[in-house]
Amino acid sequence: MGYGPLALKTALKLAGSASIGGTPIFSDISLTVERGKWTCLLGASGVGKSTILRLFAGLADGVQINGDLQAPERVALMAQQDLLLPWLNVLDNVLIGARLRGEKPDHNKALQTLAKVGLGEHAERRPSALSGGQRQRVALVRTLMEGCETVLLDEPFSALDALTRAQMQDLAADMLRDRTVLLVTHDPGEAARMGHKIVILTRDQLLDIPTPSGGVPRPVEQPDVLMVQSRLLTTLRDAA
Ligand SMILES: Nc1ncnc2c1ncn2[C@@H]1O[C@H](COP(=O)(O)OP(=O)(O)OP(=O)(O)O)[C@@H](O)[C@H]1O
Repeated sequence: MGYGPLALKTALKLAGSASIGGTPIFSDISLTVERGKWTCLLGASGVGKSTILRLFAGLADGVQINGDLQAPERVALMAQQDLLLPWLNVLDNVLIGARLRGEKPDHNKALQTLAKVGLGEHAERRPSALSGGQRQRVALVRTLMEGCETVLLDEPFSALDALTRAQMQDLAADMLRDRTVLLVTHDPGEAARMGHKIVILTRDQLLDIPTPSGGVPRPVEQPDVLMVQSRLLTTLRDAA
């Protein structure tokens, strides 16, 4: 496993196979994530999507890679579990990254961003007093506050209702403009809206799916967004 220098346009690269304790996870894939773009990764449950994010984050203890892995030293990872600290309030959870790095926390930006996700009134609350969708939005704000060039998002909008999900997609696209984002999602509509590049991971290959036209986030009602959404669903079904 190495973190060698990356080509100018490539932010992340994984080529090869992975296994855990001798059990193969995926084999012989080649994934490149372009700098400054959104790449959406879909695939059946258990196929290895979160493992790929953990590998890029340098947090995949116990995963053996046979091949080439390249990632920058510092990335922001929003995991499936929100990992909020129960003894800190919402604001302090959002500012934890800056505090741990010994930087001056940006209270104003944190409060503004919490307000943008509809949690301006909840800054003083403990995570235990929030719903699942509210907790997920706090975790999203914490990730957005990291200011990393490369951001890994593992089903970041999965606990949200459809309207809030679309709003959070818009906010994330705005706040992460020109950054490199690798988004794991089970939602074909989300991938069709958000992906400059869309790939589906199966047991033995990585399928490249042609994307709709235009920049992201795309309008949900755009005809080729709906067509790609439908194609993704069909491909996922056929790969199952
Ligand atoms: N620590 C571990 N020890 C053993 N096996 C593991 C470990 N972590 C993950 N796995 C296995 O690795 C495979 C890939 O898991 P991973 O979480 O990457 O899948 P996923 O595609 O993200 O799934 P989901 O969509 O359900 O989140 C699964 O079969 C899982 O059981």
